[in-house]
Amino acid sequence: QLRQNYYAKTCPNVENIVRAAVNKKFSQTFVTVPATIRLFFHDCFVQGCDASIIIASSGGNTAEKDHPDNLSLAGDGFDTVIKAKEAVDAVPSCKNKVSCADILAMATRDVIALAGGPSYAVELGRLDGLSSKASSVNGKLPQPSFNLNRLNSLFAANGLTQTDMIALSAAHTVGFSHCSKFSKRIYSFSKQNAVDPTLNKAYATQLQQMCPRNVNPLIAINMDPNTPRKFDNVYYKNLQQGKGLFTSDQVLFTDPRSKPTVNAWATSSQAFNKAFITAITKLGRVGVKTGKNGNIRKNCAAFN
Ligand code: HEM
Ligand SMILES: [Ca+2]
Ligand SMILES: [Ca+2]
Repeated sequence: QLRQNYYAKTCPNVENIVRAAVNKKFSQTFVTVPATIRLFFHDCFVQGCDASIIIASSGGNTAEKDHPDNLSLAGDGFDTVIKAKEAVDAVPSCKNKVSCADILAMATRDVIALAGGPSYAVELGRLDGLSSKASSVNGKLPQPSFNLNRLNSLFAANGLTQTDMIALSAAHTVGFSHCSKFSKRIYSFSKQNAVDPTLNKAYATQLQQMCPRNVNPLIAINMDPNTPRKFDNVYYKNLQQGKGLFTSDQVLFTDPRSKPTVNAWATSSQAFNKAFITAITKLGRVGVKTGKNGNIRKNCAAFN
């Protein structure tokens, strides 16, 4: 039921308004790019793309954003949506007409383009969800230790294929990770191997230098060691060289079921871009709320 130009009658300029707000945020910090993309993913995988992730905890309710799996979401993603919402609501005819969920979908599209990724038409018409509970996050998000079967089954539960999953994983072509998310791979992988043998040797040494044992837990490193600020298919070239940061990244190359796709997209950014647009469009359709199941929030961080 989503469609392009959903706001043609109510707020015809909405995409330009959001883009201007996102551009402004981007000029202040690049972090808006990875932070917004990841926010969209974590929103859609828990209760659908309904901005449930943006709700702040209050009173008796511990919201999704305070679940351990969401604590590393960067504040600049939330701020991007809140700033864009303010810009939309500053136009009298648009006030309280555009959902936070749709603003997040538009902002995600815009930051990807700003970082050099593919441009695409964004589908709109999502309502904002009416519930956000930390407990509902349990088991809904992938862990960096996941193998291909676990990745596939979690994505399949959201209507996404293995191909979609491989395409969406390329979001790790921008942004940061804290050392704790992969320290097992560089220090205590298994009885036989302290270092994960699927890791490129030189890259493993670099990671050990950037993430010494007992490193400050606030330290975060680039997930793409080559083009951390470009949304590109270098992600797949890195996997071919053993430079996938998480097990869940590297497994896409080591598992023979996904390797051919990695190789195809490492050689063709055109083929990757096409698959990515398909996949992120499908991601944007997950669990969309309509009718009585949602509303348009006045404040993205609180229920009306
Ligand atoms: C396939 C399974 C996935 C796993 C296991 C996974 C896991 C992670 C982890 C552990 C981090 C580092 C968080 C931190 O330490 O701060 C991260 C970062 C990130 N993830 Fe994923 N992720 C997956 C898929 C995705 C998808 C599908 C997207 C979006 C389409 C995405 C977008 C991002 C982005 C942009 C960052 C960087 C965030 C930042 O710099 O603030 N990830 N992911
Ligand atoms: Ca959600
Ligand atoms: Ca990159």
